Amino acid sequence: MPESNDKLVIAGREFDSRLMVGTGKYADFQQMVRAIEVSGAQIITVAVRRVNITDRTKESLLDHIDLKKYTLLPNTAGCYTAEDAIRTCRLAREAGLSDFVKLEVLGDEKTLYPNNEELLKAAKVLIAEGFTVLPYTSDDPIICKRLEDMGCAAVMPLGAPIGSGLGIRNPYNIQIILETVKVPVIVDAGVGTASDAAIAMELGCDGVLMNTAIAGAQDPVAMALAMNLAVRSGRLAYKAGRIPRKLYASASSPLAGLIS
Ligand SMILES: CC(=O)[C@@H](O)[C@H](O)COP(=O)(O)O
Repeated sequence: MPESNDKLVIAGREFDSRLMVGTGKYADFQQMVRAIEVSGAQIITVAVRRVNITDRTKESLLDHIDLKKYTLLPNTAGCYTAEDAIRTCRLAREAGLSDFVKLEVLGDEKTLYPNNEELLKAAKVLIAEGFTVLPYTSDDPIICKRLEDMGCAAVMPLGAPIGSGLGIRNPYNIQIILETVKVPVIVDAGVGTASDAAIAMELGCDGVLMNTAIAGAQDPVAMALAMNLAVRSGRLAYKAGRIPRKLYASASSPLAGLIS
């Protein structure tokens, strides 16, 4: 099978699935668990702020996640400064969550766009402290290159604003990022439906991270399966190599050998 030898490798760790999923916005934990299972994802991101780190006697999101089966990717959602994001990652590590972190430093509440200046500051400190940093960033090739040069294990440019479902708004930037960096490129945020995920993969992205498109769907479990298939089919199509686009027709049935 063409898929069997096609692993996603991040900082030396191998994954069969190229879909990463979030844990927010579900109706309940049962729905979340089922959707994650059906998505086939192996990497699950959780907002450190949503995990009850201090009082483990109370019910926590983590009680519902099989930590032997999934790789946890704690994220710094809700952090607006480098200082806050660094503190959150340290907390996650001290609580034994992981040192594999999705670094988010947001610019404002309306757009939830990254504050790249603060992101770079935080990434520098966290990498020096031994964290494996996967930064959520804008679809800017220059920033992605800087993040790679400072030692980030992957770059995670947004497809569109978090939760917007607008899809890949600037495929050309994603294409330039893919040509610019060697670390895995994971589209993070903005996916609305399966075709958006397939487009990201067909462009050559190494993976897609999403939450709202699955959790906010009318049937999250069915959408999780659609995303599972879309990421895999987009990847297969990318590897297979699409035909070039042409302005004019070329007959599908060859004309050579026709009886005149
Ligand atoms: C779950 C998570 O980490 C989000 O911050 C992420 O960026 C996903 O965005 P969507 O909800 O748009 O998929």
